[in-house]
Amino acid sequence: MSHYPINLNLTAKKTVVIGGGRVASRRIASLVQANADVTVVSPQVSQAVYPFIRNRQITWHQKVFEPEDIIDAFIVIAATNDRAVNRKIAESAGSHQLVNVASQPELGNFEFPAVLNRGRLTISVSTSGASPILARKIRDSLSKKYDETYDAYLEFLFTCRQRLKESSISLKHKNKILHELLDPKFHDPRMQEKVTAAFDSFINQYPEEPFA
Ligand SMILES: C[C@@]1(CC(=O)O)C2=NC(=C\c3[nH]c(c(CCC(=O)O)c3CC(=O)O)Cc3[nH]c(c(CC(=O)O)c3CCC(=O)O)/C=C3\N/C(=C\2)[C@@H](CCC(=O)O)[C@]3(C)CC(=O)O)/[C@H]1CCC(=O)O
Ligand SMILES: NC(=O)c1ccc[n+]([C@@H]2O[C@H](COP(=O)([O-])OP(=O)(O)OC[C@H]3O[C@@H](n4cnc5c(N)ncnc54)[C@H](O)[C@@H]3O)[C@@H](O)[C@H]2O)c1
Repeated sequence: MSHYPINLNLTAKKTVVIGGGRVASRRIASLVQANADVTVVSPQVSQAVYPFIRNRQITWHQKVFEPEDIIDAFIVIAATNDRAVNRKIAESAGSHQLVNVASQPELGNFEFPAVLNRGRLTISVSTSGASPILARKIRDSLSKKYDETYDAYLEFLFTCRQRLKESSISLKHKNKILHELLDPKFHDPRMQEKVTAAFDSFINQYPEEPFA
């Protein structure tokens, strides 16, 4: 089965994670980072989850799962170690809800990829259940090529593109500059600083071709 990838904006979206173990901790950490409104339903949670509770980044309902727990959830994640409970969670969800089932992915309607975040750059890798370890391996090898310097580089490209969008130059001229910005020399932070400090004169270095 192949999957359809999308990038969700989860800010303030209600997300219910059922279970508080190893898989749930991984989900909670990434959902908090995505600014989701996270509730965990589980009689126990692992050590890795406590800091999120203490810092009031998530809500913990210390109890076993009941169907009412997910009524108003945008995303439901069934991550208990009891396959029957995970099945019941999937069956309790409405067809409009996004549901992930850690133990039996076919009972849900979405799966988690291996993710690399570099600021505004997100690289996600999925093998559609063939080999999660291969997905992780590919992600880790890409992390060397797309290293931490991409955080600032993406921020630079974003700022330039916003400024170009606001400028009054022609679409063709904007596209030309957007392509020029991908020259490897702009990966250098000093070049990024220079361009940002004198953006108008930078644009003027690449005049629109009159007859192109
Ligand atoms: C990529 C990653 C993302 C993440 O989870 O964040 C991820 N699994 C990771 C690791 C991992 N998972 C498992 C092992 C043990 C080795 C092994 O079994 O292979 C390891 C390795 C480890 O833990 O070291 C076991 C496992 N996984 C699934 C099942 C159930 C089944 O297949 O039926 C079982 C058996 C459970 C059991 O035995 O009961 C199912 C899924 N795992 C997925 C994603 C989705 C498919 C993604 C894809 O195919 O590309 C999918 C379908 C559903 C989902 O969860 O959405 C993350 C690595 C990234 C990172 O490290 O950041
Ligand atoms: N998708 C993946 O990447 C992946 C990887 C490894 C394992 N798994 C599968 O995911 C599931 C969870 O694995 P884990 O390692 O996090 O397990 P775990 O044993 O670390 O955690 C299970 C959690 O579920 C909670 N729980 C149990 N019954 C509950 C109930 N009725 N209601 C609410 N919470 C309940 C427990 O309190 C515990 O916090 C397992 O079924 C495992 O097979 C999936």
